[in-house]
Amino acid sequence: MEKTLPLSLIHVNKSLVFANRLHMLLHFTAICFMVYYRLCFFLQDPQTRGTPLFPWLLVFASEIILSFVWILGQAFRWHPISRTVFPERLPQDEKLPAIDVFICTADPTKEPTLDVMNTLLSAMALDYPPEKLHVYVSDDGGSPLTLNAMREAFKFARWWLPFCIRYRIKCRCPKAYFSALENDDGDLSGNIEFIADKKMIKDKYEAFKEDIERVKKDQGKSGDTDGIMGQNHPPIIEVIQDSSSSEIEQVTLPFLAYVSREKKPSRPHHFKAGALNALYRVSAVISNAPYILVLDCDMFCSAPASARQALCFHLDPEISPSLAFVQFPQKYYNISKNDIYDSQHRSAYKVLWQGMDGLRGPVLSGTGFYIKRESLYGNYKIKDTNLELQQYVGTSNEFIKSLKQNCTPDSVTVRHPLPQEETLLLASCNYETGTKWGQEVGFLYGTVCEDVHTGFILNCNGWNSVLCDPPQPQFLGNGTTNLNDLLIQGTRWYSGLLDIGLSRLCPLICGPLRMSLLQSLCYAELTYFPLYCLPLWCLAIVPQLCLVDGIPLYPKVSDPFFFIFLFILLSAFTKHLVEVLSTGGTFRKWNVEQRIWMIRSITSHSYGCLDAVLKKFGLREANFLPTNKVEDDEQTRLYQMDKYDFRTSNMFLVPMVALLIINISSFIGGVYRVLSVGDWDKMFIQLCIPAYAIVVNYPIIEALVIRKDVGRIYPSFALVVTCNILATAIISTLYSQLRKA
Ligand SMILES: O=c1ccn([C@@H]2O[C@H](COP(=O)(O)OP(=O)(O)O[C@H]3O[C@H](CO)[C@@H](O)[C@H](O)[C@H]3O)[C@@H](O)[C@H]2O)c(=O)[nH]1
Ligand SMILES: [Mn+2]
Repeated sequence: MEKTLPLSLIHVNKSLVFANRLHMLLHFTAICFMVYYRLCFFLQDPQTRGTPLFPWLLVFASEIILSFVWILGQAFRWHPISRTVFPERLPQDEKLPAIDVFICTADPTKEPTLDVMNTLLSAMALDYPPEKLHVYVSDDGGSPLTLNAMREAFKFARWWLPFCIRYRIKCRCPKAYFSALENDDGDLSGNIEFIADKKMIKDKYEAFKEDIERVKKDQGKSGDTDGIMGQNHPPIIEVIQDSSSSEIEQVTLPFLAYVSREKKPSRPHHFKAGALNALYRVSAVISNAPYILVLDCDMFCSAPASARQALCFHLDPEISPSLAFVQFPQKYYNISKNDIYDSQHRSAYKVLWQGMDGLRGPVLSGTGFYIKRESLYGNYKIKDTNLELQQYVGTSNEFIKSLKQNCTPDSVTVRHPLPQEETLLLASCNYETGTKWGQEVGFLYGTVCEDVHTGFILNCNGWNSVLCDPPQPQFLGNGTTNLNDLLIQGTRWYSGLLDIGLSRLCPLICGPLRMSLLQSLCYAELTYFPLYCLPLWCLAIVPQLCLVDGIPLYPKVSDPFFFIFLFILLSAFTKHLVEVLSTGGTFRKWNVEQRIWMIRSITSHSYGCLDAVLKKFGLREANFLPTNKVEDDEQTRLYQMDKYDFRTSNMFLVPMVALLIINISSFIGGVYRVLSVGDWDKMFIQLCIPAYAIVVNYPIIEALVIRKDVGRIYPSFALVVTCNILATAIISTLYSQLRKA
């Protein structure tokens, strides 16, 4: 048989792999020496060793946790790869499979309807045969606003899609295309016909925008509140059609449906995973496409090529049989040069996912992925009788039929007429009762990080994934640009991640048995890294208090072991710096990442861990507060000037400020003591720790005492009092303890 050209290629950067492994070896050796040094302490005579046991134990435990997370993280660096795809080698359009697109939205007040519609329009305009594209929007808010906007968007699509196709527009999200930033019409800019068309389409877009605004205002007046609607409404499913289009050329548009699953306050709805599962069932009896693209409403298709790029893996006979999904990295359109909140998650999308791709594939990242429908069926195949199947996936016979349907490229068309009753049943909140939905079938429940959890279990069940990161970003999202959103989102994530880490199927136990050891270490790192908060709290307090009291916790400068500690520190910093620089960052970005890591650990990680533990003991319920996506001019201005916006609750501010107070005061006290006693060589490392914390977190000090703009930290009475209470409480409880032998 003639060998066809491959659809994709893998590249291994051999020098990177070598450098990573060499670094691992050196750093690990140094860690072993450090542990040896710490252990030797216990063999010394308690009378002569000069340092009490308790602080030594605390610092040692912190170092053990840091080293543990470091070891887990090395799995990502073991075998990173990158890939190239060749979509031009795909079969002809007639032979391509159908694709369903799922878009989730939950709350029209936090997720502007116009932005959701832009996501929708960009997905409808994907470079793919329109009759094979089916777009479904899940509206957890059950808002008439969204439904109405979709009808308008469908009308606008009649103009927008032909325009994109005729002029081969690259950016098919109207908002981005018409924004002042995006202006690469290329050689079309001299084409008179194009200019006239563009103007006409722009007017239509403006009219569409105004329409949405008008309906929103009208609804505001009539007093409809989405908050109440959002939690209590019957299922609503509507196929969007437009019959009033005699005036323009007939174009085939992708199928578009609005789905709002039933919600009752008394029934758990499982947040986004629940919404996706409802869409998954409803679409199964309508179009049942073998591949599904999932998009959050804050992420649009910035280029139309992703579908074909993803199929380069899904249609590759060698990769496809075990391939569950193709993940595109999350990238953002609104990131400033220095990315002061690290909203782009550089490390995850530029280092870690590449590393997992070289093992068994990246983790599912919630949005921007093409998943194979079959991979979410669980193991329905071993259910023999219809009754068993009904207990597994629910009572809908139409749905069960869809499981068994053989999806050939030409068998996939939209069902006419629509099985209305069946779809309403599938979107009702009782449908899942007594079935395996969320446990074995569909997107998994039990954590608000449904993406990581589902991806992990898919991997456990033998499925692989692939990272597709073409030079031109295919999806662009709206990154968080203020501290409050960042920390709230972070708290949700870390709580959800630790949920997985603490669950029965935890990566360290379940992983190695069912996937490769390295891959499970990666998952373990992701789910346990909220634990960073423990060593960070400890190292932000204990060495500092000991410094003031003259208790040495680290080897003195003349001790050979001093160089071990120095080496570990420098090696960790350098590795991080090299990774930042080699993935397009700057020295400042490195500094930002260090700072955000500290801020997050002290706040989000800590609250996340607390939340996860409370949930474990049944003292708290899971909650998914969608991130705010409404743009605020003042806040955007601060962000673009690289100024932190500290307008967040005291819950987050107090730990940051209190720890900083402890660090500054003990640094001053420490310097004073060292100058008067003259034992600086014993205390050198302990002087460096608070100094480093202060330098890295200088923006917090600046916001407290220098800045006068809205984003500064207002030293309100409540803040000052709570910070001081916390700092005093920490110092007074620990201070006496630390001196005990
Ligand atoms: O009850 C809910 C809550 C959320 N969503 C949707 O879920 C998506 C993600 O929510 P968002 O507020 O944007 O959260 P992020 O923290 O930005 O999302 C990240 O983290 C989530 C897990 O916590 C993943 O699901 C996302 O894909 C990932 O981008 C949005 O489209 C929401 O409309 C629902 O449909 N129903
Ligand atoms: Mn989001």
